[in-house]
Amino acid sequence: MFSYPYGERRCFVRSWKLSKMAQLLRTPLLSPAVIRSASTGTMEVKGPLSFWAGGRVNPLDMKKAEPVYEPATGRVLCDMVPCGPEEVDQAVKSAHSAYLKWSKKAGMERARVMLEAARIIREQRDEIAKMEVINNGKSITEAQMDIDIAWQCIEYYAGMAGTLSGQHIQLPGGSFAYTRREPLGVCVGIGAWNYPFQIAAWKSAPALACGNAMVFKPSPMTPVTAVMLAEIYAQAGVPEGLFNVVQGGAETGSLLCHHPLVAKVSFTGSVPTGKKIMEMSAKGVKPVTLELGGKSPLIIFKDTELENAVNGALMANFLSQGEVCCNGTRVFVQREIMPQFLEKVVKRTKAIQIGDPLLHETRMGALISRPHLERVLGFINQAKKEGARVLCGGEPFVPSDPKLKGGYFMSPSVLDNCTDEMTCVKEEIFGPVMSVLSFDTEEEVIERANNTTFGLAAGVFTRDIARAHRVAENLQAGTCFINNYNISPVEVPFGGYKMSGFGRENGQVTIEYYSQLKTVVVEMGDVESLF
Ligand SMILES: NC(=O)C1=CN([C@@H]2O[C@H](COP(=O)(O)OP(=O)(O)OC[C@H]3O[C@@H](n4cnc5c(N)ncnc54)[C@H](O)[C@@H]3O)[C@@H](O)[C@H]2O)C=CC1
Repeated sequence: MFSYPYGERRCFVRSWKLSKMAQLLRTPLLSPAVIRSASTGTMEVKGPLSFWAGGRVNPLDMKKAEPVYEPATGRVLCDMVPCGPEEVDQAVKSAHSAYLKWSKKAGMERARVMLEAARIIREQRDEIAKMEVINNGKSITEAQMDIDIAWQCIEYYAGMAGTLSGQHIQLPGGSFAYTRREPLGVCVGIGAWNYPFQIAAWKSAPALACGNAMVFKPSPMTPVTAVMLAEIYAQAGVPEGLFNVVQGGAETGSLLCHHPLVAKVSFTGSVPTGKKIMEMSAKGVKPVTLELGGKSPLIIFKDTELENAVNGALMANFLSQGEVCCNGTRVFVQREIMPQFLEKVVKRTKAIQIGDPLLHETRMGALISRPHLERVLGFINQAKKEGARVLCGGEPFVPSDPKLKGGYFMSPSVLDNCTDEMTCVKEEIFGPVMSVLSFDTEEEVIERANNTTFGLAAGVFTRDIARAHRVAENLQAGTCFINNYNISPVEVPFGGYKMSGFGRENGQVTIEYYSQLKTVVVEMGDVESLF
């Protein structure tokens, strides 16, 4: 019997108007030509930003629309319309029906589709990066790196999809057992605003490789690029509904966590929200992955190659305007080299070019929002009150280009004279603020470095190989960098200790967080009964 694929059959029964509309919602949100011709301050994004059942969808209540700003200019970029209970239910159900098809495919079949998605991202890398810049404010050079890491992640897990396998266990009398690595079902991804596209890729790639479907909710401040990823997965040939995007804030996120068809929640964001996600998921006994905040230490010993340590400290503090969870914002410098270190690091920090994030020479763009900028500047004021010395930056920055006057820029700052008790040393600032502290001995610095509730990352610079590994062993952090900082290849697991969360993203181990093990026990003889 001949049957039409589901999508086509639906079009047959629709009126012309509806099918025309469906076609419209299946055309990309933004054409590459439109993106290529855009510059800072000119882009307007119109049309639905949510996506399920294979197309873009407008939520029911358009009156709830919230403005989304372009950080570099402060102008409105688009409207974000939050999804309510009905839309969340539709998105989850569409994910569930796609999961039933996708999970039955062989790993190699899934791999082929994922490789195609990775290829399309690679091809459209510059356009996606440009949209990321316009929505997030980071520099184009960094955004391009983010998109490269996103397609690499999908490529990496595509490679793993065909390798997923179980174990065979021999039992007495010819009986045996085997294990099957099976998907969980519908996984939810909830993202922060600092790496919008990359977070969506880091969560969806291992989920899809294992045979799951995903409903992803980006931050309401950066709603634009996740839907581009949804369009790319659709173009690559995933079943309709396999990767969906629902827009919204806390309310929408909470609806997702509580939905009975959701099997797992993977969250990137702040510690207070992470606790709520865990509480909500606990009610349905759903496993969670939590990628939360940090206040990571970077330890620089006096025997270090100073130029590398300075480069490491800059990379540890100023990527993405300092809005990076694993940043090494407590920079411990051994007392003997403090003057040389400060001189070099301040000189380099003052030279960072701030401005239009779409220009290739720009090294620092705009912070995510006006309230966040004010919060970061508030930390600097508080630091001054508590006795820290501002060696450079820490001021609002107004670029000379008139179109950037309303942007959320600030000059990157180095704080000296810091002590462990200061607010700037204890709390996550999530802005371009480096706090420098001096230390004398290895034992002392390890104790001080670990004296925090966070444990996301840590770094050590030294030429002494034994010391480097000893310090790494004793630091309480999910990732320890030796003689570098903030490099995150997709082959390497990433995640936190202590209140920085649990579970891992990237690397082989993440397969375990998106799958479950079934044991099948096979009797080859007669059943012996005790009764
Ligand atoms: N460890 C990591 O990988 C990263 C951690 N972060 C952390 O995220 C924070 C900044 O990001 P924000 O977006 O401001 O964090 P946030 O915790 O306010 O929000 C993160 C996401 O959770 C959603 N959300 C908020 N309340 C919710 C609720 N009650 N139920 C369900 N979802 C909810 C938001 O809409 C957003 O999508 C920083 O403090 C940083 O520490 C950010 C990036 C990476």
